[in-house]
Amino acid sequence: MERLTTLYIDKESHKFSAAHYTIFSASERERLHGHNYSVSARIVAPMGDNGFSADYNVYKGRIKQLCDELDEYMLLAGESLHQHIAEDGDYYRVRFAGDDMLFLRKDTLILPIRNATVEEFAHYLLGKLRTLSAGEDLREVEVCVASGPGQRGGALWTAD
Ligand SMILES: Nc1nc2c(c(=O)[nH]1)N=C([C@H](O)[C@H](O)COP(=O)(O)OP(=O)(O)OP(=O)(O)O)CN2
Repeated sequence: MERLTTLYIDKESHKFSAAHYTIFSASERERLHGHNYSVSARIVAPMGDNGFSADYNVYKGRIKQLCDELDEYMLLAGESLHQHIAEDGDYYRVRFAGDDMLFLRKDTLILPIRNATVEEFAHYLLGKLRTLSAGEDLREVEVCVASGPGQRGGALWTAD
């Protein structure tokens, strides 16, 4: 029977600081604020004959790269049903519930997510990590994003 193993990657250095607001409904959102988000991962892979599965250093490097890509940005949910984002010179103009908010484009990332929540960040990062790991024999990958101690959301991929 094939033996599987689980790698847990939970490094203190896997973090990004970002500004966001959560949207609760068409008319309700949080005020703009920031978090020091931390990212962890769980990877299930086949165990090799020599007691080694997948090199966790490889995944550490990828997760760090993904965190660095989000660090010190304003993160906007590009697929929210409740806000409209338009380019306006050096700014993004975001219309939500009758309010217009302007964010410097160079400080802002529009992500393909429906809300700027930990669960959507986790889903986004899981997709990016899977792309970076294409062709590798992994059976399950879970990415968790925490907005602070004791509160996190995860996204899970399982091989068919
Ligand atoms: N399902 C989710 N719910 C909430 C999310 C989320 O990402 N997914 N995010 C938030 C807030 O953005 C964020 O947590 C701020 O909440 P708040 O409790 O006000 O402040 P802290 O994170 O600092 O937590 P403390 O317990 O107050 O330290 C809300 N919901």
